[in-house]
Amino acid sequence: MTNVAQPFVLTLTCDDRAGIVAAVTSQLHVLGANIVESSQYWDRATNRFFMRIAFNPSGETSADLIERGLAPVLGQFEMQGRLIDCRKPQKIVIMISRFDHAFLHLLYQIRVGWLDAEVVAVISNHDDSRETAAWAGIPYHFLPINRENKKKQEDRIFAIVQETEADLVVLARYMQVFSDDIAGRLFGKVINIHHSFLPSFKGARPYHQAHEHGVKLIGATAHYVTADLDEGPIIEQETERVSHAMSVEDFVAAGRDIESRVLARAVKRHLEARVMLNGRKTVVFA
Ligand SMILES: Nc1nc2c(c(=O)[nH]1)N[C@@H](CN(C=O)c1ccc(C(=O)N[C@@H](CCC(=O)O)C(=O)O)cc1)CN2
Repeated sequence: MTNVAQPFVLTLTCDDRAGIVAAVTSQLHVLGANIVESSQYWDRATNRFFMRIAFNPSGETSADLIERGLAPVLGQFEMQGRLIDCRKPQKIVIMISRFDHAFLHLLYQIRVGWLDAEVVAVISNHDDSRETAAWAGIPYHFLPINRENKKKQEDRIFAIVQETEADLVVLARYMQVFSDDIAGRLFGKVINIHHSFLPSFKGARPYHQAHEHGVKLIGATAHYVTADLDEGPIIEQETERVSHAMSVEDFVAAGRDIESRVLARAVKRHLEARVMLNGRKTVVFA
């Protein structure tokens, strides 16, 4: 299924000044583009300007022609720009450990057409989901990790991402910490679902941590992966009320649905180029 609603998306960021929107939209008009959605945000604290424009090209205008036509405007405002051709599904690699609820939810959302993506590989440090991947017709890479082989296995992960030309890596409850090296090499291309309402309860066993603290809300957070565990720029979050009468197992059960929804929304927004990095934060044009 292709995303015909918004064939091309242009994202821009630069220091704010007058005339940016006029210059960009005028040049797109000159290039024959018909704008279907436009969002912008000025971060007062940093004076950074962010813009997302979705448009239909005229006739057989190529991405190269658009990029060449926009280059003078991007140079004039010293913009960092990115042009995404959304006419074909983007490729994702999904990484999992034992819990597969978020993984299965992604497959379902792709099957029903809500998520416009192609899963080009599943990578896991456990063999539990091999049959699920085979049923879905997706190549499965079983890469168990330990202290001794971590570098070799992470090089294999990186190679799979490169060989499949994946646009995004999704950690769907993948429970191994990425080394600083691969986290840096893939920065901005890896989304993780953490099973807590960050910044509370980073690290392992967040539901146990939350239960120990007697919280009245649990949650899930989708964020970009960085070297600092569960500290990456937040993309999407959701919470749900819990009570004193609930066990940790009740927290885990309630959390499964939240984690699945939050991760799927974050992946969708990333693939539609609605998420822009803003320092340690993000701008999300919902
Ligand atoms: N460099 C990063 N790597 C990973 C991140 C991240 O933000 N930065 N997110 C995690 C996912 N995660 C929580 O969401 C998480 C995964 C693993 C652990 C952890 O302590 N793992 C232990 C081993 C656990 C096991 O194998 O049973 C460990 O690796 O020592 C905490 C949080 C994914 N990676």
